[in-house]
Amino acid sequence: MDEHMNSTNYLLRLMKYKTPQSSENEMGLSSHTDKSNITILYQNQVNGLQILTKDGQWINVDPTPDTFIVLIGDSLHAWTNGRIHAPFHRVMMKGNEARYSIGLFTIPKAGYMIKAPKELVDEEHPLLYKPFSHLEFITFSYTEEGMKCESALKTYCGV
Ligand SMILES: O=C(O)CCC(=O)C(=O)O
Ligand SMILES: [Fe+2]
Repeated sequence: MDEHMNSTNYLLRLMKYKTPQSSENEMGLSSHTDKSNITILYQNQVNGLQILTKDGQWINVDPTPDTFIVLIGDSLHAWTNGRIHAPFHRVMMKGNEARYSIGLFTIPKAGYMIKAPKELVDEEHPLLYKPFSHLEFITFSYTEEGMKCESALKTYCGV
């Protein structure tokens, strides 16, 4: 537990998505996976978050007012050797109200190496990602190559 607490930073971000300028659906935030371990989201009552299911359908998230949305990010996905799915998600805006959301991202500290424990690697679950420095992975994900590939994680350290 101490090792976990000492290895994690927290980032709190407030996001504003402007009122759409037309009656069409507008992209508020393009499709991505988070680079965090875990993301906790809270929104005002303007929906827009969509999650991509494993079979390729975009579904709308329609939370009740007191709901926090929890998403798994690439870092925990890699640490669990792919046992926990990190979903692609995006924000699509429609209607005549601005959307606000707050995200709390738990992020490994600089220098922290993400390495799946040996208990999670076996014949049925071969290692999916080589051990990697989280900071270097973030740096890669913002390069031209990292931004244009479908999965920065797989390109950066996929086995
Ligand atoms: O605003 C939202 O609901 C999603 C934000 C998000 O996906 C992100 O900041 O990574
Ligand atoms: Fe996200």
